[in-house]
Amino acid sequence: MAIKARPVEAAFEAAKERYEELGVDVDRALERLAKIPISLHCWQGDDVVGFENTGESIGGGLAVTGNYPGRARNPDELRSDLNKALELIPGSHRLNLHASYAETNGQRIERNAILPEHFRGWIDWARDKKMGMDFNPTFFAHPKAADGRTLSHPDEQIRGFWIEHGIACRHIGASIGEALGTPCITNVWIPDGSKDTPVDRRWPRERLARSLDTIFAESIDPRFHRDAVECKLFGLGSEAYVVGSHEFYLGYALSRKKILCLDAGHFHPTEVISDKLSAVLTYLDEVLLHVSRGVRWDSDHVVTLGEELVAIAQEIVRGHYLDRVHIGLDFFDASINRVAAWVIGTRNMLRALLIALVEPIRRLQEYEALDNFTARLALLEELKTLPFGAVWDHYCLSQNVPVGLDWLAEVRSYERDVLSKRS
Ligand SMILES: C[C@H](O)[C@H](O)[C@@H](O)C(=O)CO
Ligand SMILES: [Mn+2]
Repeated sequence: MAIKARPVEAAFEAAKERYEELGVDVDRALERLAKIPISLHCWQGDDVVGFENTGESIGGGLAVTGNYPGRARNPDELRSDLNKALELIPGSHRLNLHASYAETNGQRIERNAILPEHFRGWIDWARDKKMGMDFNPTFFAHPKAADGRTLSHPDEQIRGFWIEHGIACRHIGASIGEALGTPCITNVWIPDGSKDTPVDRRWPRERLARSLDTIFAESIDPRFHRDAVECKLFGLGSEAYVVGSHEFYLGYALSRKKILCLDAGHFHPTEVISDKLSAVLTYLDEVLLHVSRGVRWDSDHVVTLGEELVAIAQEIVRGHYLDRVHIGLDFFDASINRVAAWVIGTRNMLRALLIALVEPIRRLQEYEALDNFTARLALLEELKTLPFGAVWDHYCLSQNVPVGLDWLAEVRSYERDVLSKRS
Protein backbone atom coordinates (compact mmCIF):
# COMPACT_ATOMS: atom_id res chain seq x y z
CA MET A 1 0.00 0.00 0.00
CA ALA A 2 1.38 3.43 -0.97
CA ILE A 3 2.41 5.87 1.74
CA LYS A 4 -0.50 8.20 2.54
CA ALA A 5 -0.24 11.93 1.92
CA ARG A 6 -1.93 13.07 5.15
CA PRO A 7 0.64 11.74 7.64
CA VAL A 8 3.44 12.89 5.34
CA GLU A 9 2.07 16.43 5.38
CA ALA A 10 1.46 16.39 9.13
CA ALA A 11 5.05 15.27 9.74
CA PHE A 12 6.26 17.96 7.34
CA GLU A 13 4.43 20.74 9.21
CA ALA A 14 5.95 19.60 12.51
CA ALA A 15 9.41 19.34 10.94
CA LYS A 16 9.10 22.76 9.38
CA GLU A 17 8.39 24.25 12.79
CA ARG A 18 11.56 22.68 14.20
CA TYR A 19 13.66 24.12 11.38
CA GLU A 20 11.97 27.51 11.60
CA GLU A 21 12.93 27.71 15.29
CA LEU A 22 16.51 27.72 14.00
CA GLY A 23 15.77 30.43 11.43
CA VAL A 24 15.61 28.10 8.41
CA ASP A 25 13.21 28.93 5.58
CA VAL A 26 12.20 25.40 4.54
CA ASP A 27 9.97 26.46 1.64
CA ARG A 28 12.82 28.45 0.11
CA ALA A 29 15.16 25.49 0.59
CA LEU A 30 12.74 23.31 -1.37
CA GLU A 31 12.39 25.92 -4.11
CA ARG A 32 16.18 26.00 -4.44
CA LEU A 33 16.42 22.19 -4.51
CA ALA A 34 13.88 21.98 -7.33
CA LYS A 35 16.19 24.13 -9.49
CA ILE A 36 19.29 21.93 -9.14
CA PRO A 37 19.79 19.57 -12.09
CA ILE A 38 21.76 16.37 -11.62
CA SER A 39 23.38 14.96 -14.75
CA LEU A 40 22.44 11.27 -14.87
CA HIS A 41 25.12 9.16 -16.53
CA CYS A 42 23.76 6.89 -19.26
CA TRP A 43 26.40 4.22 -18.57
CA GLN A 44 24.82 2.91 -15.36
CA GLY A 45 22.09 1.35 -17.51
CA ASP A 46 24.26 -0.95 -19.64
CA ASP A 47 27.53 -1.48 -17.74
CA VAL A 48 29.41 1.07 -19.93
CA VAL A 49 29.04 -1.16 -22.99
CA GLY A 50 27.60 1.38 -25.47
CA PHE A 51 26.10 0.56 -28.86
CA GLU A 52 29.04 0.17 -31.20
CA ASN A 53 28.78 -3.64 -31.04
CA THR A 54 32.48 -4.13 -31.70
CA GLY A 55 32.91 -6.67 -28.94
CA GLU A 56 35.71 -4.58 -27.43
CA SER A 57 36.08 -4.97 -23.69
CA ILE A 58 35.73 -1.84 -21.58
CA GLY A 59 39.50 -1.40 -20.95
CA GLY A 60 40.89 1.93 -19.87
CA GLY A 61 41.46 0.66 -16.34
CA LEU A 62 37.70 0.56 -15.75
CA ALA A 63 35.87 -2.50 -14.42
CA VAL A 64 32.21 -3.37 -14.02
CA THR A 65 31.33 -6.31 -11.79
CA GLY A 66 28.05 -8.18 -11.42
CA ASN A 67 25.63 -9.89 -13.77
CA TYR A 68 22.20 -8.75 -12.65
CA PRO A 69 19.72 -9.49 -15.44
CA GLY A 70 18.15 -6.76 -17.57
CA ARG A 71 21.07 -4.77 -18.98
CA ALA A 72 19.89 -2.32 -21.67
CA ARG A 73 21.09 -3.63 -25.06
CA ASN A 74 20.05 -0.84 -27.40
CA PRO A 75 19.13 2.87 -27.30
CA ASP A 76 15.38 2.25 -26.95
CA GLU A 77 15.89 -0.03 -23.96
CA LEU A 78 18.28 2.43 -22.35
CA ARG A 79 15.87 5.34 -22.87
CA SER A 80 13.01 3.27 -21.51
CA ASP A 81 15.06 2.45 -18.38
CA LEU A 82 16.03 6.10 -17.98
CA ASN A 83 12.37 7.11 -18.33
CA LYS A 84 11.49 4.75 -15.49
CA ALA A 85 14.29 6.06 -13.27
CA LEU A 86 13.37 9.69 -13.98
CA GLU A 87 9.74 9.02 -13.03
CA LEU A 88 10.97 8.09 -9.56
CA ILE A 89 13.35 10.99 -8.96
CA PRO A 90 12.02 14.41 -7.93
CA GLY A 91 13.01 17.49 -9.97
CA SER A 92 14.25 18.14 -13.52
CA HIS A 93 17.57 16.67 -14.49
CA ARG A 94 20.05 16.17 -17.34
CA LEU A 95 21.44 13.23 -19.27
CA ASN A 96 25.17 12.61 -19.49
CA LEU A 97 25.94 10.61 -22.64
CA HIS A 98 29.13 8.96 -23.89
CA ALA A 99 30.12 9.03 -27.57
CA SER A 100 30.00 5.22 -27.63
CA TYR A 101 26.19 5.47 -27.38
CA ALA A 102 25.90 6.81 -30.95
CA GLU A 103 23.00 5.50 -33.06
CA THR A 104 24.42 4.55 -36.46
CA ASN A 105 21.72 2.23 -37.86
CA GLY A 106 24.03 -0.74 -37.76
CA GLN A 107 26.70 1.07 -39.82
CA ARG A 108 30.26 1.03 -38.52
CA ILE A 109 31.22 4.69 -38.05
CA GLU A 110 34.69 5.27 -36.66
CA ARG A 111 34.93 7.40 -33.55
CA ASN A 112 36.76 10.15 -35.40
CA ALA A 113 33.89 10.37 -37.91
CA ILE A 114 30.86 10.55 -35.61
CA LEU A 115 28.46 13.41 -36.25
CA PRO A 116 25.62 15.18 -34.46
CA GLU A 117 23.13 13.19 -36.57
CA HIS A 118 24.25 10.02 -34.76
CA PHE A 119 22.85 11.49 -31.56
CA ARG A 120 19.56 12.76 -32.99
CA GLY A 121 17.57 10.08 -31.12
CA TRP A 122 19.05 11.19 -27.82
CA ILE A 123 18.55 14.88 -28.55
CA ASP A 124 14.90 14.35 -29.52
CA TRP A 125 14.32 12.24 -26.41
CA ALA A 126 15.88 14.93 -24.18
CA ARG A 127 13.95 17.72 -25.91
CA ASP A 128 10.66 15.88 -25.36
CA LYS A 129 11.49 15.59 -21.70
CA LYS A 130 12.70 19.22 -21.51
CA MET A 131 16.06 18.01 -20.30
CA GLY A 132 19.57 19.29 -20.97
CA MET A 133 22.40 16.97 -21.95
CA ASP A 134 26.11 16.62 -21.31
CA PHE A 135 28.56 14.65 -23.40
CA ASN A 136 31.84 12.68 -23.26
CA PRO A 137 34.29 11.52 -25.89
CA THR A 138 34.99 7.80 -25.39
CA PHE A 139 38.73 7.20 -25.17
CA PHE A 140 38.50 3.53 -24.15
CA ALA A 141 37.01 0.20 -25.36
CA HIS A 142 38.68 0.63 -28.73
CA PRO A 143 41.57 -1.11 -30.54
CA LYS A 144 43.43 2.22 -30.81
CA ALA A 145 43.32 2.50 -27.02
CA ALA A 146 44.29 -1.13 -26.43
CA ASP A 147 47.66 -0.25 -24.93
CA GLY A 148 46.01 2.24 -22.56
CA ARG A 149 47.27 5.36 -24.37
CA THR A 150 45.34 7.85 -26.46
CA LEU A 151 45.97 11.62 -26.49
CA SER A 152 49.46 11.19 -25.04
CA HIS A 153 50.41 8.34 -27.38
CA PRO A 154 53.91 8.56 -28.87
CA ASP A 155 52.54 7.37 -32.23
CA GLU A 156 51.39 10.47 -34.08
CA GLN A 157 48.73 8.62 -36.06
CA ILE A 158 47.08 7.14 -32.99
CA ARG A 159 47.27 10.48 -31.22
CA GLY A 160 45.83 12.15 -34.31
CA PHE A 161 42.91 9.71 -34.41
CA TRP A 162 41.99 10.54 -30.83
CA ILE A 163 42.42 14.26 -31.41
CA GLU A 164 39.91 13.96 -34.27
CA HIS A 165 37.55 12.10 -31.94
CA GLY A 166 37.84 14.92 -29.39
CA ILE A 167 37.11 17.54 -32.05
CA ALA A 168 34.13 15.55 -33.39
CA CYS A 169 32.73 15.30 -29.86
CA ARG A 170 32.96 19.06 -29.27
CA HIS A 171 30.92 19.61 -32.45
CA ILE A 172 28.37 17.08 -31.23
CA GLY A 173 28.30 18.74 -27.80
CA ALA A 174 27.72 22.13 -29.45
CA SER A 175 24.79 20.85 -31.50
CA ILE A 176 23.30 19.20 -28.43
CA GLY A 177 23.56 22.50 -26.52
CA GLU A 178 22.11 24.51 -29.38
CA ALA A 179 19.24 22.07 -29.92
CA LEU A 180 18.32 21.89 -26.25
CA GLY A 181 18.89 25.56 -25.37
CA THR A 182 21.24 24.83 -22.48
CA PRO A 183 25.03 24.48 -22.72
CA CYS A 184 26.31 20.95 -23.04
CA ILE A 185 29.41 20.19 -20.98
CA THR A 186 31.71 17.87 -22.91
CA ASN A 187 34.08 16.20 -20.46
CA VAL A 188 37.40 14.72 -21.53
CA TRP A 189 38.66 11.76 -19.55
CA ILE A 190 41.47 9.61 -20.94
CA PRO A 191 42.94 6.43 -19.46
CA ASP A 192 46.59 7.13 -20.40
CA GLY A 193 49.13 5.92 -17.92
CA SER A 194 51.56 3.21 -17.03
CA LYS A 195 51.33 0.08 -14.88
CA ASP A 196 54.92 0.29 -13.71
CA THR A 197 57.25 3.13 -12.92
CA PRO A 198 57.93 4.99 -16.15
CA VAL A 199 61.25 6.56 -16.99
CA ASP A 200 59.57 9.28 -19.00
CA ARG A 201 56.91 11.19 -17.11
CA ARG A 202 57.45 14.44 -18.95
CA TRP A 203 56.82 13.88 -22.64
CA PRO A 204 53.47 12.08 -22.36
CA ARG A 205 52.23 15.11 -20.40
CA GLU A 206 53.67 17.55 -22.92
CA ARG A 207 51.99 15.56 -25.71
CA LEU A 208 48.68 15.48 -23.82
CA ALA A 209 48.74 19.25 -23.34
CA ARG A 210 49.41 19.73 -27.07
CA SER A 211 46.67 17.27 -28.06
CA LEU A 212 44.17 19.03 -25.81
CA ASP A 213 45.17 22.42 -27.21
CA THR A 214 44.51 21.09 -30.71
CA ILE A 215 41.14 19.65 -29.69
CA PHE A 216 40.12 22.94 -28.05
CA ALA A 217 41.58 25.21 -30.74
CA GLU A 218 38.21 26.09 -32.25
CA SER A 219 36.30 28.48 -30.06
CA ILE A 220 32.67 27.46 -29.57
CA ASP A 221 29.87 29.67 -28.30
CA PRO A 222 29.65 29.07 -24.53
CA ARG A 223 25.87 29.43 -24.74
CA PHE A 224 25.92 26.01 -26.43
CA HIS A 225 29.03 24.25 -25.28
CA ARG A 226 31.57 24.09 -22.46
CA ASP A 227 34.75 22.01 -22.11
CA ALA A 228 35.71 20.04 -19.00
CA VAL A 229 38.77 17.91 -18.20
CA GLU A 230 38.80 15.08 -15.65
CA CYS A 231 41.83 14.14 -13.56
CA LYS A 232 42.61 10.78 -11.94
CA LEU A 233 45.12 9.32 -9.53
CA PHE A 234 45.36 5.78 -10.90
CA GLY A 235 43.44 3.03 -12.69
CA LEU A 236 43.78 -0.70 -13.23
CA GLY A 237 46.94 -0.98 -15.31
CA SER A 238 47.94 2.63 -14.68
CA GLU A 239 48.92 2.21 -11.04
CA ALA A 240 52.34 3.86 -11.25
CA TYR A 241 51.58 6.84 -13.44
CA VAL A 242 48.57 8.64 -14.86
CA VAL A 243 49.33 11.26 -17.48
CA GLY A 244 46.23 13.35 -16.69
CA SER A 245 46.80 13.64 -12.96
CA HIS A 246 45.18 16.22 -10.68
CA GLU A 247 48.08 18.67 -10.87
CA PHE A 248 48.23 18.30 -14.65
CA TYR A 249 44.57 19.11 -15.18
CA LEU A 250 44.35 21.76 -12.48
CA GLY A 251 47.13 23.61 -14.29
CA TYR A 252 45.51 22.95 -17.65
CA ALA A 253 42.05 24.11 -16.57
CA LEU A 254 43.47 27.25 -14.95
CA SER A 255 45.69 28.24 -17.82
CA ARG A 256 43.12 27.45 -20.54
CA LYS A 257 39.99 28.54 -18.66
CA LYS A 258 38.34 25.12 -18.75
CA ILE A 259 36.00 23.44 -16.30
CA LEU A 260 37.81 21.01 -13.99
CA CYS A 261 36.03 17.71 -13.36
CA LEU A 262 36.55 16.25 -9.90
CA ASP A 263 35.52 12.60 -9.61
CA ALA A 264 35.03 11.49 -6.00
CA GLY A 265 36.74 8.17 -6.77
CA HIS A 266 39.80 9.65 -8.42
CA PHE A 267 41.96 10.51 -5.44
CA HIS A 268 43.84 8.73 -2.74
CA PRO A 269 41.27 7.00 -0.45
CA THR A 270 42.13 9.41 2.38
CA GLU A 271 41.48 12.47 0.20
CA VAL A 272 38.01 13.97 -0.21
CA ILE A 273 36.73 16.21 -2.97
CA SER A 274 34.55 18.14 -0.50
CA ASP A 275 37.75 19.78 0.74
CA LYS A 276 39.01 20.45 -2.78
CA LEU A 277 35.98 22.43 -3.95
CA SER A 278 36.70 25.74 -2.23
CA ALA A 279 40.42 25.34 -2.99
CA VAL A 280 40.02 25.01 -6.75
CA LEU A 281 37.08 27.43 -6.94
CA THR A 282 39.30 30.14 -5.48
CA TYR A 283 40.89 30.22 -8.93
CA LEU A 284 38.57 28.43 -11.33
CA ASP A 285 35.20 29.75 -12.47
CA GLU A 286 33.48 26.39 -12.56
CA VAL A 287 33.81 22.76 -11.57
CA LEU A 288 32.07 19.63 -12.79
CA LEU A 289 31.55 16.84 -10.27
CA HIS A 290 31.47 13.15 -10.94
CA VAL A 291 29.85 12.02 -7.74
CA SER A 292 30.83 8.44 -7.14
CA ARG A 293 31.71 6.13 -4.24
CA GLY A 294 35.01 4.38 -4.22
CA VAL A 295 35.28 1.42 -1.89
CA ARG A 296 39.03 1.02 -1.28
CA TRP A 297 39.68 2.09 -4.88
CA ASP A 298 37.83 3.83 -7.74
CA SER A 299 35.22 1.08 -7.67
CA ASP A 300 32.31 3.30 -8.79
CA HIS A 301 29.81 1.98 -6.24
CA VAL A 302 26.34 3.53 -6.13
CA VAL A 303 26.36 6.76 -4.14
CA THR A 304 25.03 6.36 -0.59
CA LEU A 305 23.92 9.07 1.82
CA GLY A 306 27.21 9.04 3.70
CA GLU A 307 29.33 11.65 5.38
CA GLU A 308 31.33 12.64 2.30
CA LEU A 309 28.25 12.99 0.09
CA VAL A 310 26.68 15.33 2.64
CA ALA A 311 29.99 17.19 2.98
CA ILE A 312 30.13 17.73 -0.81
CA ALA A 313 26.60 19.14 -0.77
CA GLN A 314 27.35 21.29 2.27
CA GLU A 315 30.44 22.75 0.61
CA ILE A 316 28.44 23.63 -2.51
CA VAL A 317 25.65 25.29 -0.53
CA ARG A 318 27.70 26.88 2.25
CA GLY A 319 30.16 28.29 -0.29
CA HIS A 320 27.36 29.73 -2.51
CA TYR A 321 28.69 27.65 -5.39
CA LEU A 322 25.39 26.32 -6.73
CA ASP A 323 25.81 28.23 -9.99
CA ARG A 324 29.50 27.29 -10.36
CA VAL A 325 29.37 23.57 -9.62
CA HIS A 326 27.77 21.22 -12.14
CA ILE A 327 26.72 17.98 -10.50
CA GLY A 328 27.07 14.75 -12.46
CA LEU A 329 27.05 11.17 -11.26
CA ASP A 330 29.55 8.44 -12.14
CA PHE A 331 28.94 4.95 -10.84
CA PHE A 332 28.15 1.64 -12.47
CA ASP A 333 27.00 -1.35 -10.51
CA ALA A 334 25.92 -4.48 -12.39
CA SER A 335 25.23 -6.48 -9.23
CA ILE A 336 21.86 -4.85 -8.49
CA ASN A 337 18.88 -3.66 -10.50
CA ARG A 338 20.36 -0.95 -12.70
CA VAL A 339 17.29 1.31 -12.67
CA ALA A 340 17.26 1.09 -8.87
CA ALA A 341 20.96 2.06 -8.87
CA TRP A 342 20.15 5.31 -10.70
CA VAL A 343 17.21 6.02 -8.40
CA ILE A 344 19.13 5.32 -5.19
CA GLY A 345 22.19 7.31 -6.23
CA THR A 346 20.32 10.32 -7.61
CA ARG A 347 17.82 10.51 -4.75
CA ASN A 348 20.78 10.38 -2.37
CA MET A 349 22.51 13.25 -4.15
CA LEU A 350 19.32 15.28 -3.85
CA ARG A 351 18.85 14.30 -0.21
CA ALA A 352 22.38 15.44 0.56
CA LEU A 353 21.66 18.77 -1.12
CA LEU A 354 18.44 19.14 0.87
CA ILE A 355 20.29 18.43 4.13
CA ALA A 356 22.68 21.22 3.17
CA LEU A 357 19.88 23.59 2.15
CA VAL A 358 18.03 23.28 5.47
CA GLU A 359 21.11 24.03 7.56
CA PRO A 360 20.94 27.14 9.73
CA ILE A 361 24.05 28.40 7.98
CA ARG A 362 23.94 31.96 9.31
CA ARG A 363 23.77 30.77 12.91
CA LEU A 364 26.64 28.33 12.37
CA GLN A 365 28.71 31.05 10.74
CA GLU A 366 28.01 33.43 13.62
CA TYR A 367 29.25 30.85 16.12
CA GLU A 368 32.36 30.35 14.04
CA ALA A 369 33.00 34.09 13.71
CA LEU A 370 32.80 34.39 17.50
CA ASP A 371 35.21 31.46 17.96
CA ASN A 372 32.34 29.73 19.74
CA PHE A 373 33.43 26.30 18.60
CA THR A 374 31.52 24.59 21.41
CA ALA A 375 28.17 25.88 20.16
CA ARG A 376 29.19 25.19 16.54
CA LEU A 377 29.89 21.54 17.29
CA ALA A 378 26.81 21.16 19.49
CA LEU A 379 24.51 22.55 16.79
CA LEU A 380 26.15 20.59 13.97
CA GLU A 381 25.58 17.39 15.93
CA GLU A 382 22.00 18.32 16.82
CA LEU A 383 21.19 18.96 13.15
CA LYS A 384 22.00 15.35 12.31
CA THR A 385 18.85 14.11 14.03
CA LEU A 386 16.42 16.87 13.05
CA PRO A 387 13.39 15.55 11.10
CA PHE A 388 14.96 16.02 7.69
CA GLY A 389 13.23 12.88 6.36
CA ALA A 390 9.83 14.49 6.79
CA VAL A 391 10.92 17.42 4.61
CA TRP A 392 12.25 15.05 1.97
CA ASP A 393 9.03 13.01 1.95
CA HIS A 394 6.99 16.19 1.49
CA TYR A 395 9.29 17.22 -1.37
CA CYS A 396 8.75 13.88 -3.14
CA LEU A 397 5.00 14.19 -2.67
CA SER A 398 4.99 17.75 -4.00
CA GLN A 399 6.99 16.63 -7.05
CA ASN A 400 4.62 13.73 -7.75
CA VAL A 401 7.19 11.00 -7.25
CA PRO A 402 6.91 8.08 -4.84
CA VAL A 403 7.46 8.79 -1.14
CA GLY A 404 9.82 6.65 0.96
CA LEU A 405 10.46 3.19 -0.42
CA ASP A 406 7.34 3.24 -2.61
CA TRP A 407 9.59 3.72 -5.64
CA LEU A 408 10.99 0.20 -5.20
CA ALA A 409 7.64 -1.44 -5.92
CA GLU A 410 7.58 0.44 -9.24
CA VAL A 411 11.08 -0.75 -10.10
CA ARG A 412 10.07 -4.30 -9.19
CA SER A 413 7.05 -4.24 -11.51
CA TYR A 414 9.22 -2.76 -14.29
CA GLU A 415 11.69 -5.56 -13.65
CA ARG A 416 8.93 -8.15 -13.90
CA ASP A 417 7.27 -6.66 -17.00
CA VAL A 418 10.29 -5.38 -18.94
CA LEU A 419 13.79 -6.13 -17.63
CA SER A 420 13.28 -9.83 -16.96
CA LYS A 421 12.19 -10.32 -20.58
CA ARG A 422 15.64 -9.31 -21.86
CA SER A 423 17.89 -12.28 -22.48
C1 LIG B 1 32.69 6.25 -18.07
C2 LIG B 1 33.26 7.54 -17.52
O1 LIG B 1 33.58 8.46 -18.46
C3 LIG B 1 34.45 7.26 -16.68
O2 LIG B 1 33.93 6.64 -15.53
C4 LIG B 1 35.29 8.45 -16.27
O3 LIG B 1 34.53 9.57 -15.98
C5 LIG B 1 36.03 7.99 -15.08
O4 LIG B 1 35.71 8.37 -14.00
C6 LIG B 1 37.13 7.01 -15.26
O5 LIG B 1 37.57 6.51 -14.07
MN1 LIG C 1 34.41 10.07 -13.73
